[in-house]
Amino acid sequence: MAGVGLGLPAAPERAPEWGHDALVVCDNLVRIYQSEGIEVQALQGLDLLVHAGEMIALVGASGSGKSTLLQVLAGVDAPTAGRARVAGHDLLTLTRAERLHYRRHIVGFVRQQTARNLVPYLTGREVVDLPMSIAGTPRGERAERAEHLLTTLGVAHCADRRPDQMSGGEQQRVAIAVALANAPRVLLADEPTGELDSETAQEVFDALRTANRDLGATVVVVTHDPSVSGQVARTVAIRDGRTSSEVLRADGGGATLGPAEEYAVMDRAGRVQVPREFREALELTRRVRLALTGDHVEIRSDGHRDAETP
Ligand SMILES: Nc1ncnc2c1ncn2[C@@H]1O[C@H](COP(=O)(O)OP(=O)(O)OP(=O)(O)O)[C@@H](O)[C@H]1O
Repeated sequence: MAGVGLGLPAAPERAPEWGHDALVVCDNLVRIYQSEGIEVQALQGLDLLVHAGEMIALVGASGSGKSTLLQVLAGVDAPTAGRARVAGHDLLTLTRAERLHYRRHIVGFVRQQTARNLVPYLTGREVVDLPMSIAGTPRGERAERAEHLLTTLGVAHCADRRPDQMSGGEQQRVAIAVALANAPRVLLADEPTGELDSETAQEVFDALRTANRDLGATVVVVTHDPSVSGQVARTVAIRDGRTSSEVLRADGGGATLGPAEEYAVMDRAGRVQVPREFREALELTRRVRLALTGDHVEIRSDGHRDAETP
């Protein structure tokens, strides 16, 4: 406004930053591991946006980079390059103290190994109390929240049991309560149903959904289990350290989801991976013709021009 009064030209409007309205932003994220002189590119320029309130599944072949991504988002592992921001926290520039705060308050984490999520000698109530106690939450508030979480996640009966007195599914639901103790914005779960039979896996998945719908956490769950990825509105596939495709299902409310529609992911430079079966069916190789036709883009074979050119 002052500029107008002084007769100065208005500053040009800047386009909002990519992902400015997302809770989780991964932009061209790279993580390179060096082991014994060999470089492994676990993440190779991964783009991903997750909005507040979403619950998404991450799927992909073994070694595609899913766990690496989750470790980065958990603030456990630092990316090599790119941008990673969660709830306004830039994960590349966190100081030690900020990282501690981030891991305590902004994200919660549930691992596959049920036993590793809990403490063998603590009861359900005590283990949910622990992160709140470390964070300095007053005793009365802690007791109330632990009770609320255990009840909402269907494991109130585990309040006085130690892990060896709980089933695998109960251990995982208590672990979800622990991860949510300090009311994080994001709940990350790495194969949380990997060690469980299908009925128990469903109970754990339902607890994750409760965390998302009733307890306000945005949920990112890595899974190999098609019955889990089939129950979320958005499944993101990772291939070779990048997001490659997404399956979206319209959320019909309640437990019902609409039919799945698969989408290819276009990166910020406009690159799209054409599935191998499409490439092979039309012999799409090095060069293709692109045409903008009304509301879609056509990709055609180059017609083997290389072979014809003298
Ligand atoms: N600490 C590490 N040091 C060296 N290489 C690593 C390290 N962690 C992961 N990698 C490598 O990075 C790549 C991605 O691994 P990551 O564990 O993220 O894959 P993933 O998709 O989670 O696989 P899985 O489904 O088997 O758990 C793999 O090639 C893996 O060997």
